[in-house]
Amino acid sequence: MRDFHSFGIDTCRRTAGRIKTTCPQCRETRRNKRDKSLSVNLDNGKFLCHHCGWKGYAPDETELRERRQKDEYRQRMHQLPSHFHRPVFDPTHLSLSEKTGHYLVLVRCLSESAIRYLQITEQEEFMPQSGEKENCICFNYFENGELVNTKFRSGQKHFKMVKDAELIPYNIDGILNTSECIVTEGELDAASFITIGRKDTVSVPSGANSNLAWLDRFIPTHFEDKKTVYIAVDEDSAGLKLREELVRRLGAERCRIVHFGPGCKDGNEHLVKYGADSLGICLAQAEEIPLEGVFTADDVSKELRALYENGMAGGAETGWPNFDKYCTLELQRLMIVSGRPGDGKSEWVDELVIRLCLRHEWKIAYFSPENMPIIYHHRKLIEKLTGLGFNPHIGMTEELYEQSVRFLTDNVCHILPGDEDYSIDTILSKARGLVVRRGIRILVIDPLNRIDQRLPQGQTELQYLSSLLNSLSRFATHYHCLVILVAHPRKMNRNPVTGITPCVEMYDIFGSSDFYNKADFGIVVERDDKKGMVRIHIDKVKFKHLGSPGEATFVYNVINGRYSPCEESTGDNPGPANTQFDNKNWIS
Ligand SMILES: Nc1ncnc2c1ncn2[C@@H]1O[C@H](COP(=O)(O)OP(=O)(O)OP(=O)(O)O)[C@@H](O)[C@H]1O
Repeated sequence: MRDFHSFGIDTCRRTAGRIKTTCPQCRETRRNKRDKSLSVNLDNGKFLCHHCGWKGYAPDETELRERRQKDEYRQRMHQLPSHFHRPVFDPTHLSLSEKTGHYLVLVRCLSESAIRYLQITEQEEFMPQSGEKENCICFNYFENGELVNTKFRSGQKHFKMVKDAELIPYNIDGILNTSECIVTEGELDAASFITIGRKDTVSVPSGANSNLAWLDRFIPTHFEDKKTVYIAVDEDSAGLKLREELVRRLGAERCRIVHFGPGCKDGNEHLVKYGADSLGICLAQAEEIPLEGVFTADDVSKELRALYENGMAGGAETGWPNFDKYCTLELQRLMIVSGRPGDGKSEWVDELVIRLCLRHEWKIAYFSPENMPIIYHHRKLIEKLTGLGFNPHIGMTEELYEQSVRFLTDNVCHILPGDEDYSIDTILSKARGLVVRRGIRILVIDPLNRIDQRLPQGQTELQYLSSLLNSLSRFATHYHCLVILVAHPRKMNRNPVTGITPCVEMYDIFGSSDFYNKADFGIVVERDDKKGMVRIHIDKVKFKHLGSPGEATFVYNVINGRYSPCEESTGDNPGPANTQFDNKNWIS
């Protein structure tokens, strides 16, 4: 329904088609107050008065909801998060000692104007590494001109930041509304580029750490408008990882890589060795990310050498020893999970992704209409995270509740497209947005049959499923994500003699053998209520460095939804044995 009412337009109780009605703008001034001079298209929302020329557009409910959400989002973005400690800026520390001034200007070759612009200060500060007070250069992190954090750096190269203060990019105000920006790996490198006149430079706050959670808040406000982003981080192995993640988050098509030449690992070293003009040349010669889809061994030479020297590493572990023994996980892969209805596919996938998130900081996006309303799903996830039932009681304190909500806010999002547009294109386009804005690493689609099946003309269902699986694999590869697809099996008939429904196999998945063929990991969840246990069949692990087929058994805890590893005893008492219960709180 479109909101014509807020424009004062009387739609004569019609909801579709075109109508003519009186114009609320000019009606009172007209001699014939009943003249229906306003044409209204109830379908597309447009209206026009043929008398006074008043025209406009009435949005529908979805648009209104989206606008409201966008406004709320913008407002939230403008408010600095309140749960962080905010230090107070003391301008009396701005006058630097002769020694520090000498170090910054003559040793590090920074211009005085850059030092002033960045409001670098100096003070004595207790440094935990030495256990005593040391004289420090203070790199102050401002946002909207307000001090948000400070990095203290002593002469002995001890570092610390303000306790409980927010991590934000250094000099973030410098890139507001600019068309380009430079991203460096340290404050001195940022100051080097500012020295050569590029105030549009930020530094990552925590060195070559590839967890870029601090970036999320700034993507829509400070990075989305950039045409070119120069990645000017260190050229060592940690810097390469950081570079890779920055490129993934900011988009390869607009990133250019700055190289500092032989013998220089970063921007400041280059400035010191070769001077400002030469650093400017490095920027001008920054290379584009190689043409997508065309590779030579030279394009991947560093990765190839690392593989040659170190061999294939296993993938990410889940912390379930009986599962990790067979299967470890990797980004850029597609996992398909099946099992009989109600056997616990969603429950098991939830725990799997929570474990990966806790251990490897892989943030999660769900498309899971079955888990609606979202708060029911949050409840289940909080039970798994805390190991406790979801209601206020002695263990589940208010503080733990708040911590859990914060964890979910930071690490889990749900994709629920407006207008119930559940097509694969829409879901993947939202997921793409979440890779950029929130750095998600896992996309869960649970279950497949809730995706709208839109068969283009002439396409068979088999071809449709094959192309859908291709889209998911492509998404996983391109956006460095683990994609997990939950798919139901065909109808499994009970054995009329034993009354038992047979266990599902990957080839039983409804619709196509491609589910088995195209999966990198094929998992079947089997709930055995008779024995009080759950079997996880690892039916396929495509790459041998990640594992091989096998089976892991678990006991399901109905209170907190956790899966505890166990062995299967087959003697007189068939059922779980040696169960490794774990009801600890995982968040702390
Ligand atoms: N091993 C188990 N023992 C007891 N209850 C379980 C077990 N596994 C799952 N459940 C419960 O069964 C219900 C269904 O679980 P879940 O939604 O994970 O199954 P599913 O296989 O994804 O189902 P569907 O095929 O309908 O999507 C949930 O309420 C869950 O808590």
